[in-house]
Order: sequence, then structure tokens, then C-alpha cells
Amino acid sequence: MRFDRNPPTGRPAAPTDPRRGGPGPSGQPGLPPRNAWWTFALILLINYLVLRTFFPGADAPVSVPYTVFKQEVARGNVSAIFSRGGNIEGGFAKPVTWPPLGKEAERRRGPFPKTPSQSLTAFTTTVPSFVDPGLEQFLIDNKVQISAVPMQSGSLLATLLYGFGPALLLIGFYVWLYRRAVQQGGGGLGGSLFGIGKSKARRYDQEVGARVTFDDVAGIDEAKNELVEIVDFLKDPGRYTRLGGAAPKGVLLIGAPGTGKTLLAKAVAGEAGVPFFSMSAAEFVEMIVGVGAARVRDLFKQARENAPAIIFIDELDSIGRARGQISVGGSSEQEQTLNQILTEMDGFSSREGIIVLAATNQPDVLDKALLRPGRFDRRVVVNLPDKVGREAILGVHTRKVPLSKDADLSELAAATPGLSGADLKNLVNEAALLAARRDQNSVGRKDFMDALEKIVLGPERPILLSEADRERIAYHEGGHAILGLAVAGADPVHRVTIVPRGHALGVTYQRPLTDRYNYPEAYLRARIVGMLGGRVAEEIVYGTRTTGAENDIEQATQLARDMVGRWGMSDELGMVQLAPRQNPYLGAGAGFAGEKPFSEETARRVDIEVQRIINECYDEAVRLLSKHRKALDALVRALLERETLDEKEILDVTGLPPAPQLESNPMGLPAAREQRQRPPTLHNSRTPR
Ligand SMILES: Nc1ncnc2c1ncn2[C@@H]1O[C@H](COP(=O)(O)OP(=O)(O)OP(=O)(O)O)[C@@H](O)[C@H]1O
Ligand SMILES: [Zn+2]
Repeated sequence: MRFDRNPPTGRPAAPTDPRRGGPGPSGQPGLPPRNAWWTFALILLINYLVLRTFFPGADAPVSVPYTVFKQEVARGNVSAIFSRGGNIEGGFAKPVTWPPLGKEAERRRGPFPKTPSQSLTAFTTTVPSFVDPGLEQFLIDNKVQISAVPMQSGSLLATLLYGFGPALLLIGFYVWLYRRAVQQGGGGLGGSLFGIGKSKARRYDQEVGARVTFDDVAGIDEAKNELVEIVDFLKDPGRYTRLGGAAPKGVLLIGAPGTGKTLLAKAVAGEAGVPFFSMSAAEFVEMIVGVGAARVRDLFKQARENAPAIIFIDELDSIGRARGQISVGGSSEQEQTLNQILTEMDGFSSREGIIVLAATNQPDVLDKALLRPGRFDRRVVVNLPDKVGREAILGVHTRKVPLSKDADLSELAAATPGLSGADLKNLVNEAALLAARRDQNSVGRKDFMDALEKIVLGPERPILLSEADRERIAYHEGGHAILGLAVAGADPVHRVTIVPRGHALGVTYQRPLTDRYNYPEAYLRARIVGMLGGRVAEEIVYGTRTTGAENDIEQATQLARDMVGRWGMSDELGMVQLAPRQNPYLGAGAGFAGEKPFSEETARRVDIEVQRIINECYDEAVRLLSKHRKALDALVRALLERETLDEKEILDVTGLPPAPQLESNPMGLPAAREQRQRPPTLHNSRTPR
């Protein structure tokens, strides 16, 4: 089983980690989109108020019965009317309450629908279809001025305002938004509306106390040393380029996830005391074409205004993929974004004091244009920490954690090869939580070990197993464990358990005494023998097979294949590379896809060699387990009783000595840096998926 590089148990994304991140987002000039909406709402309100002032709602003519109209004329309360077709509009001299109130009113209102009474100054009424011949004379007698012109036609402007005002205001608003976006360097209307063309870059100001420094970064000294120069440059850009030399513009940090690339970039900013603008490349690209480029422009603009400064682009590979090999859909957007980054990097001179740091774990997929001089021409590899490094990282993260006396960080570092800085931080956190749940006042050895098990293997799974199943699992794990003691060169057996966790029903946990960079062939064979031990024990004891060896078979096959294809350990095939090259930063399994660089005939010979190695190891496993059957039975009895045994208990129960160690570096070769450190061997019985 492999280490889960990103344990699901919350590893906080570095840029948003409030403890390290300083005061959080701040310092963005210009209006955020929310304000734009407020402005819009305000404009609508003003529009409404203006209209209300020119055409007060109370003056809007209300329909009244023809008889009421005539009554009011008779009372001399109507001075002028305007007639169009069968309609008459006009104003009352004194306001009339309509519909009228009171008993009398009920009668007068007649069949008209009940509406709330209001005080009318303007009215409209419909002249009945039967002609009222005396109307004109009646009106003249009552001194009503009759006209065919609208009474309020004088305010032509108001009419225009009424009709076109809202539309004009809307258009004006959009024009204003557009101009604003263009000023900010946003591209295209679509890309800039509502501020989506702005970069969402987070800026971390350097507040004393919250500042990340090189002290917070441990275990990756080589990378740190390479960045010291960058810090010097940022402190005083002028001094650096005084003699015409060009300072670096871009540094690419290459390393597996969680190795501290983001942390390192922040520390550079912290050491130099300059602002840090951070953005993940994935955030550049949105659905709308042109947004990514606009965000890049904005990010660089912000940094330039605050120079000297650091721009940090995380996950560069998500947009920096070689152009042309980008998947269909969204490709032009990615290309535009990438081109904009290139343009910006070419655009500033190194004297401005801006350094672009970018992180990736797939440097080989990056567009070559990114790596040219004047762009990301410096590359800093951030390795997984070695044992000393892990101890230092554990030291950093336990600064504020009370440790009990039995907690030994050096031992813990030894037990955690392959873990990244982020994994170790998570480990400390889990252990502290566990200790708190156990009502302790400090974190001890057992808390760390249990937390490690949980991180590596997943949380315990409460499943009910039959006695027969438990015994079979115990024999399977016992087989691995006994071989871990009996095969010369095997890694010491650290822990055996038959408590189900994650995918595993049981686990044998072996770990190397020291970090290994170079693997002798005998060691690799010892590992394969151990991997086969689970199935072999089952066969010896029960004479039948189960699915529990799936993971063992997978690992053993892969290792044997690497021996033949990568490391030239087959006499039959010799020193020929017969496997796709591995991505050194991601380790096994993350190979480069590509065609087999060899013939079908060779492929067949590789398969035969792989089988030969596995079969030889299988025979060895059968031989050793048959020989140590008594120890195996004793171990199984103890496992069924206690479920989990640690190193010392295993030795006590079996009565076997620890496996003799091979000389780890018999030829005195320098440690090969590219060779990935292997995670501890974990043989487990898996449930079939
Ligand atoms: N070398 C280290 N020393 C101290 N702490 C570390 C180290 N490496 C990682 N960490 C811890 O792990 C956290 C996450 O690491 P960080 O985000 O920097 O890794 P990364 O390499 O950027 O990962 P990714 O590639 O996933 O973005 C950091 O905030 C820090 O607390
Ligand atoms: Zn197994």
C-alpha cells in the first residue's frame, strides 16, 4: 500500500492558513464588484425619485363616474378639461374624496367596485355612448375651459425622461462599468463585468509576528539556500543590478505536493519584508474567455504598484501545459492566459524588484517557452525531507505542542520515510487531537504512533469479522511479519495489527532503519519475499487462497518489473532500459505515458524474467515459513488475543532475532538524489474492491 500523499484528514491549504498567512486579503485597489451593484441600485433609486417628483402619483388621473363629473362641474369645481375620443380628463379645483365615505356614499357609489377612498385632484371619466347633447353648453355655462390638448404636454422633457430615462441610465451604467474595466486592464466586456477580470490574488502583508520566515521552513535546506540570493535581491534591487547584471525574474519550485513550496515562497517574502501576492493558476481560468489574461494583467499590476514584491503562482502546470497538447475545450483560454504570463514577465525589467515564484510538481509538462531565459529560468527542486529533515520539521510543528517525556521526535522521524512536510504537520495535529481526546496534558509516543497509523492507513473501520476470518487475517499478516524477521536484509517489523483500517483488514508495518537512497538487489528480493509471505502463510496453513493478497501481488510485480526494466538486474536481459522513465518528483506510478520503446519480443522476455524473480521469491517464502511454522503459530495466537503487537512484543512472542541487515551501500556509491525514498513497506490484506 502506498502512502496517501494528500491524507484526507484536513491539510489546510497553505495560502489560506490564517495562522501563517498574516492579515488575509487586503490592499486591493478599486471597487470590488459588490460596490458596482450598490451603485446600480442607487441609480435606480434616483431615477425613481426624479420621476416621482415630476409626476407625483397622487396627480395621476383616477376614473370617476360620469355623474360625479357632472356634479362637480355643476358645483364649479372643474375649471378645465381635455377631451380625447370618449374620454374626458381634467383637474378638480378642490380635492374630491372618491369613492366617498359614509352611508350616503354607499348609495352614491352604486355598483362601483370597492376601492380605498382617496383625495383626487385629477380625474378621468368616460362619456356614455348615448350622446349627451347639452354637455358642451353645460360646460360653457359652468365656465369650464375645454381643450383638445393634453394638460401637461408642456413638459416634453419629462415625457422623454419618462419614456427613455430608465433605458438611458442602464446604458450609461454599462458604459461606465466597461470603461472602468478597461482602465483596470480588463479585456473585453464579458471578461470585465462585475470585476471578474480582477485577479483574486491574496496579498499577505508582513506583520511582525505573523510573518513567515526561513525559521518556519525546515528540512529542505538546499532549496532554502538557493533562495537566499532572491531575498538579498528583493531587499535592495538597485544594489544588485548596479553593474548591469540582470537579476532573476522567475523561479520555478519543483516538488511533490506538500513539500513546502508555498511555505518557502512566503518565507522569501517574509525574510525580504516585501508583500506577497499569491494565486493558484487554476483560479486564473474561468468559463469566460479572456478572464484569465485579464486576471494575470491585474495581478502583475498590483505587484508592480507595491514593488519590490513577490508574485506566487501555485500549480503552474494547470495553465502552463505545453500549448497544443492542451485538451480540447478551454484550450484557447489557457493559451491566452499563458501568453499573458509570458508577456508580463517579458514586460518588466528585473530592476523593478518583482520576482515571480511558481510551483509545480510536473515540470516536464510545462511549455518550453516558460522555461526560457528571462522567465522561469531558475529551477529549485524541493525534495521530500530525509530523516534529519523530518525531525527538524517535526520540531517546527511541535513548538507549541507540549510533549511528554516518552515522545521521541527522532524515532518518529525514522518511522515516517516518504512523508512530506505537510503530512508531518498533519501528523502532529492528529496526535495532539488524539491526546486531547484522551484527556492528557501532553502528547506522547503512543499518540504519535496511533496518529501515524491513522494517517497512513486510514481510520479504524468497525467491521465485524468472523473468528475464522480473523484467524486467516492473522496468519496472513503473521506470514509477512515472520519473513520480516527471517529474511536477511528485510526492513525491521515495526508493528503488526489485525484491526481493520481503510482498505486494509490487517497491516504489517515495516520501516527501514535509515533512509535509503540506493537499493541493493538483495534488499529488493528480500522485500518481494516478504510481500509474498501473506499468501504463502495462508496456503501452508489452510491449503486454499483468498483475495487478501491483491495489494501484495501488485507491489511485488511492480518491484520485480522495475528490477528488470529500470535497474538492469536481470542477467537474461542485461542493462537495458525497458520501462518508461519515471517522474522523479512524483515517484512510482506517475510515469510518463508513452509507447513502449522496445519490441513485443522483448516485452515477452521481460514478462518471463519478472515471473522468474517472483517464483524464486515465492519458493524462498515457502521454505522460510515452513521452517518457522512454530513461531508463526505463536505470533497468530498473540495477534488474535491482542490485535496489535509492536516491535518488541513481536520479538518476544516469536523468539526470533531481528533480521540481519545487509550492508546498505556495499559499493560506496554516492546516494542517488533522483531515486525516490521509498515509503515503508506495508503488506496488507485488502478487501476486494
Ligand atoms: N519543510 C517544511 N517545514 C515546515 N513546515 C512545512 C514544510 N513543508 C510543508 N510544511 C507544512 O505544510 C504546509 C503545507 O505546505 P505547502 O502548502 O507549502 O506545500 P506545497 O509544496 O506548496 O504543496 P502543494 O504542492 O500541495 O501546494 C505548510 O503550511 C507547512 O505548515
Ligand atoms: Zn499481505
